[in-house]
Amino acid sequence: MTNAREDFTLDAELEETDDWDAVELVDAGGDDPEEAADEPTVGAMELAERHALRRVAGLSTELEDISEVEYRQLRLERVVLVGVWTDGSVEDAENSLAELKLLAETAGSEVLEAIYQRRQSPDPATYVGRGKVDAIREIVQATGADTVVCDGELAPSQLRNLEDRLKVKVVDRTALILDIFAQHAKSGEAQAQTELAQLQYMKQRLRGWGGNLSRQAGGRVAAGAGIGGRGPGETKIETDRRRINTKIAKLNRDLREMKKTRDAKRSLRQARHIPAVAIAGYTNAGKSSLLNRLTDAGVLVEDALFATLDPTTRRTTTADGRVYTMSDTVGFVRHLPHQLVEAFRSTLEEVADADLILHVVDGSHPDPEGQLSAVREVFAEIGAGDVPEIVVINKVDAADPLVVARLQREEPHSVVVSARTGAGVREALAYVEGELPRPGVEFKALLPYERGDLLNKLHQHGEIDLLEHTADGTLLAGRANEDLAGELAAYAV
Ligand SMILES: Nc1nc2c(ncn2[C@@H]2O[C@H](COP(=O)(O)OP(=O)(O)OP(=O)(O)O)[C@@H](O)[C@H]2O)c(=O)[nH]1
Ligand SMILES: [Mg+2]
Repeated sequence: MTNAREDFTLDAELEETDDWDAVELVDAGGDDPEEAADEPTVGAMELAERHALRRVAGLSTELEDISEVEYRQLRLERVVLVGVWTDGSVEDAENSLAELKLLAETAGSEVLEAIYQRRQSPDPATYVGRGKVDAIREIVQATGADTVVCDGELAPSQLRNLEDRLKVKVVDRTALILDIFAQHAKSGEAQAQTELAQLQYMKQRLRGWGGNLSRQAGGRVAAGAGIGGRGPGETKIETDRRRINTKIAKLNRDLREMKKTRDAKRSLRQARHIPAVAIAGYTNAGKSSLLNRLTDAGVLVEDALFATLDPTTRRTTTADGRVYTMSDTVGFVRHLPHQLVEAFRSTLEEVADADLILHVVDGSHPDPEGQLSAVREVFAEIGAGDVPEIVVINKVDAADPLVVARLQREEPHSVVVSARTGAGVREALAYVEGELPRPGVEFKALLPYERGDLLNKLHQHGEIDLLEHTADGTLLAGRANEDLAGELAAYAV
């Protein structure tokens, strides 16, 4: 495959050449530009209304006080997706764009077209080959798109060059994911974490975006309105950078405070030796559904990417009465923006500190192995690489049995479930209970009947192998953690 022909611009040629591909994406309803240009159908209007609502909900995290910075509130409407495919199979390339489509739709936009180009590597100036930019512009004009979303993290100069030539807003995958997080963040902590990630992203792009500042920010900047305290000779970018740094410092302070609460809860749990199970995995794998199945947690389940940003922890018990906790966590995605991993580090610590990870994977996804390895990359990055892991192959009701069998072969420590139908859930629970850390100290004691409190604790946190009511008290043998074993020592036999 060569990339020699970079100079065509005509649609007709576009059809013929073999290094362009328009991706057939599932759920093509509304993707037809002809149809979209007409009166919107009732369905499309409802969709538009829903999206409008979603965007309003996201306003709270907009960075109003840094209004002059070139942070683009995405407000994506009608988008064209553009990818560069460097290695892997055609399927990989198409899966990647199909995922980008889901991400764009989650952010509230309508995807009109998806195209990718085979190249050795992205063009340093324009991401796609320079000659392809005109072809993209024609597609943009023909479809009436207002935004182009590129499937990668682009350099500021690449974004700027593309915008100059395409005459529409150009954003990258990272900005898209950040925007989804901003829309979904509910708790103060998730909002602060997301905002921090956005600011880090912005900060790296200040220079690049400064170049076409006046065009993008419009009259406001041109008129010199906005920031008051600009010092003599100071450039706007410096002012912006300083404001961003101040804001970042404040967010870091706030987050440290919030982390204290989280740490306090965790150390309480650790002091009591309560085992912790973390449910983690790719976004939309069914983590929240599984937590609900396993513990009746009532956590939000949505067919949307990154529905969960705030981890929920539920206390639950094993069949034999031992207490442990189970937490839902933020979903992962391929190339999860580094800024987000950093910002969500304290949330992700829950995964690293867990005694056991339930790694949920969607068995009905076209590339479950790709998802497993993307998630494991993040595990390694957050220091969770050594935590024991059970792979939960979910959505067996919708998955191809051959794929499920293949996954079971590849992942010996796995269970197959459907969080939707409940199939396999009991077996999964039994597996989890068997893998929970066992209390470390063996004991044998004769507990007087007035120590019902201690017996209660043993039921919750210990393992009882023998329990006999005698004339002198309860004869017990089993395993307990150090603290409990210490309390029992007085009654040892
Ligand atoms: N067919 C099928 N669908 C499922 C199953 N489990 C979950 N789903 C669906 O998958 C979608 C995502 O489920 P969630 O539980 O929200 O997934 P999640 O992993 O928590 O997703 P995020 O929080 O967005 O990362 C929802 O539409 C669920 O109804 C299953 O066993 N079978
Ligand atoms: Mg969830």
